[in-house]
Order: sequence, then C-alpha cells, then structure tokens
Amino acid sequence: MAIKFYNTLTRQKDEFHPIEEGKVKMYVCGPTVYNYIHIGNARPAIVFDTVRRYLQFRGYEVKYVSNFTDVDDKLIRAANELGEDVPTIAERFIQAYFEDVGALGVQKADVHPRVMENMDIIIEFIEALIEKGYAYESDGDVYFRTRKFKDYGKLSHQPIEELRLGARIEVGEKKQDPLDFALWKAAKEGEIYWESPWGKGRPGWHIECSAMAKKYLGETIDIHAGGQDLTFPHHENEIAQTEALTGKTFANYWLHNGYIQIDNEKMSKSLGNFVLVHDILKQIDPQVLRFFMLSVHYRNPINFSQELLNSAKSGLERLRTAYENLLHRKESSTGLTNNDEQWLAIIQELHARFIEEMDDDINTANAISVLFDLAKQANIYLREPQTSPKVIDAFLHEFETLTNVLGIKLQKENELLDEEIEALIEKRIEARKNRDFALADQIRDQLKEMNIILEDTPQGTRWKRM
Ligand SMILES: Nc1ncnc2c1ncn2[C@@H]1O[C@H](COP(=O)(O)OP(=O)(O)OP(=O)(O)O)[C@@H](O)[C@H]1O
Ligand SMILES: [Zn+2]
Repeated sequence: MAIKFYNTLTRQKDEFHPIEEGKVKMYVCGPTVYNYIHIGNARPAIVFDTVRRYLQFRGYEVKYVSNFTDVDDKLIRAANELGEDVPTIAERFIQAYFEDVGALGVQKADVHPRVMENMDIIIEFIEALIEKGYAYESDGDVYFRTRKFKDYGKLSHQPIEELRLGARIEVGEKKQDPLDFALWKAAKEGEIYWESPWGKGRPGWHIECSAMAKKYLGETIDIHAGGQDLTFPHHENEIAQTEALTGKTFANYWLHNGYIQIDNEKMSKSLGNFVLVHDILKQIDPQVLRFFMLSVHYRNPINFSQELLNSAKSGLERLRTAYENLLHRKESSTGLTNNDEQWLAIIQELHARFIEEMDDDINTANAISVLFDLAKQANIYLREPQTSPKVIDAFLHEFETLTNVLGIKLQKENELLDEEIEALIEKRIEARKNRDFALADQIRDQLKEMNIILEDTPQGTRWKRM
C-alpha cells in the first residue's frame, strides 16, 4: 500500500510516488526570525517533522530543507525598534528557534538555508526571470509579471479574474499591473541592502524559497509544505516564479497544516493572542505539547485550551505507565509460555493498523488511538500469571518504534530507571570488592550527574534522587 497525501494542488488524497525511487525531496517554509515562535508556528515544525520521520520509517531517504527568512520588512522594523542590526536579531532568533523546536523533538533539517547567505542565487534567479520576460525592473524594484504566467491560481484554485477584482494600483505604485508582486525591493534610506543590477536593495519574500529549493533540491521536488496561510499568495507565487523559469512542475505534493486557534481565531503575532513556546515550556513537559499537536489531524484546526493540554498529558501518561510496567516486568519474566504466538500476533496487527492510519494522510490522531490500544493490550498481558521475555520485548520494541515515528519519548530525558540505577550500584559494589576504586568513583560521579546521590551505610548502599 502506498502512502496517501491530501494534496492542496489536486484537492484530493493522492498516492505518493516520489520522482526518484526510494528518495524524497522535501521543502518546508520556515519562520521569519524576528521574534520567539508561538505555538502556532511550532505546528508546521512538528507535523512536517513527523511526515519526515514517517517517510523514513517507510524506508525512504529524505532530504529535508527548511529556510530561515532572515531579511524582510518585519526584521527591519524589529531592528529599528530595538536599535540593533538585522543580522544580530536574526541570529538570536534562529538560535532560539533551534532551542524551542529541538525541545519539541523536531530534528534539524539537512539544510537550513538563509536568505543572506544566498543573495547571489536569488539575484541570478531574478535576472533569469527578467530575461525570459516574466519580470521587469521599475525604479529600483523588480516585479513579477503575474498575468503572463498562465497557471497562476492553480494551487489556491482561484481564477485570475477574481484576483483582479480585489487588487488595485495605489497612486505612485511602480507596478504595471495590480497583480504583479515584488521580487526585489529598492532599499529605503538607512535600511540594510545588497548590491544588485537594479541598485541597492533586498529580495521580496517569495523569491527566496524558489531560489533555495532549486539550489538545494533541484527544479522539481516531491513535497512542499507550510502553514495553510502560506497557500496564497506565498506558495502560489513560488510556483509562478519557479515554473516560469524552468518550464517544469515545481512540486508534486503540496501539504498545508491547519491553524492553532484561540477562541476560534488563528493564533498570530498581529492579533496578539499568542503563547510563546519559550514561555509555555517553563510550565509543561515539551513531550506533552508535541503529543497535543499530534492528537489532531494536521489539516484540522486545534483550539488551544487547558483541557486539551490536560487530556494530552493524561494520554501520554497512560502510554508511559504501560511502557514502564513492561520494563519492570521484563526482569521477572520467566521463559516462553504457551500463548506467546497469540500475543505476538496481536502486536503485529496493531503495528499494521498504525501503518494503515499513517498511510492515510498521516493520520496521527488515529495512530495515537492505536498506541492506546497497544497500551491496553500490554496491561491485559501484564495481568497474566506468567509472562515471557519474548512478548515483553516485542511490546517494548513496538512502543519504542511507533512513538519514535511520532517523535515522542516515553522515557523522560536523562532520567534513569530504578533498575538502571540498581545495576550501576551493583557494578560499583563489585568494583570496590575488586579494589578498583577509580571505577567505583567514576560510577558515583556518573550517577551524581544524573542527580542520583549515593549513601554508603553499614547496611549497604542507599540512593536517592535529588
Ligand atoms: N496559528 C497558527 N497555526 C498553525 N500554523 C501557523 C500559525 N501561525 C503561523 N503558522 C505557520 O508558522 C510558520 C512560520 O511562519 P512565520 O514565521 O511567517 O509566522 P507568521 O506568519 O509571522 O506568524 P503570525 O501569523 O503570528 O504573524 C508558517 O508556516 C505559518 O503558516
Ligand atoms: Zn516559502
């Protein structure tokens, strides 16, 4: 069975077939780095990280590229307000982004290209569009000739005539047609700028993704993704720029995530109704936030509320408890029992169901229900008078594999399990018996780093967590 993705371009679930067998080229529009990200911005990072993990789990080699918009109007405004320069602000919030999404289990992209580092290819791209007649210079700006690109509107499914009704030319504008959009903007007095064939200026927002996707992934890519608000005009413009230049399809599958909302309104910086990831992670376990995001299908909106967070917390706790009980029982499991095969078959069936749900447009909400069923079956199994290490291992392995696809960790970070601590203490006692005091001290230090304190008493070694 093939994976299916709901494709914004075709407005249906399409079977996924990559351009090159076994390989996936994926581009996800990244953040504009002028502030800390809010939990709405964290959604695309988490859901497309999950898409990437799932593709890898299904055997694909994925090349994942996600940009940073490190020059634009918002950054220039922030620089003016803070009295700092644009590169300093961008660098600070790029690092903050890595910290925030890293805590949420988002893996780094293979490449995180930045606009400032790719100015040469952006300028070349614009020059090539001018040469082909798709763009024109006007008083230091460069605009894309939207109407010349016949497929304009195909992603957002809007006929160009309708767009024209909404657009107007303002007095003093340099565009020839209200539908045209900027590829290059002349610098105003005091603004950061780069030299170009059209004078000092900076690129418009849309051109960076076309230029960087082409540089790092090639002319046609498999998957292009981002938040739903990027469909129009950002992605529509990306398509126009790239396809006008190459004459080839830009991306075969377009994936868009729904909004995180507050009181049924999109969480956004401009509305001021946002919660920063940076702040909320001081109060809640990042794994709970990730679990919360994945408990709803990525295309659907999520209303951010304490109740939903609480329910994510207790859901994750349920999985963790089952997993830990399995770990505890592992030691005391005897040998093979006569219903092992039956239990292995149950686990196998749940594995297949998980794949079926994820194949269906990455339905993480249903995939999580499968995990709950796995926990339920594990709990039933643990009530058996005799358990077999083979079945326990199969359950544990299944938990680890499937939660890893979702980027969820069942074991708390840096937290040693009781039996791991006991094992290290045993090893230390053994070392001391052998008068290997260096090893004994090393084990004590190792435990101390994990906040485990040892106390040697006449009755033996006791330990406690700090
Ligand atoms: N409330 C939200 N829910 C889900 N995704 C969102 C939400 N707000 C923004 N995004 C997505 O976050 C990503 C980063 O976008 P960007 O840094 O441009 O944020 P932004 O659009 O400036 O945020 P805002 O809308 O708050 O001004 C984009 O893919 C965007 O679609
Ligand atoms: Zn983009």
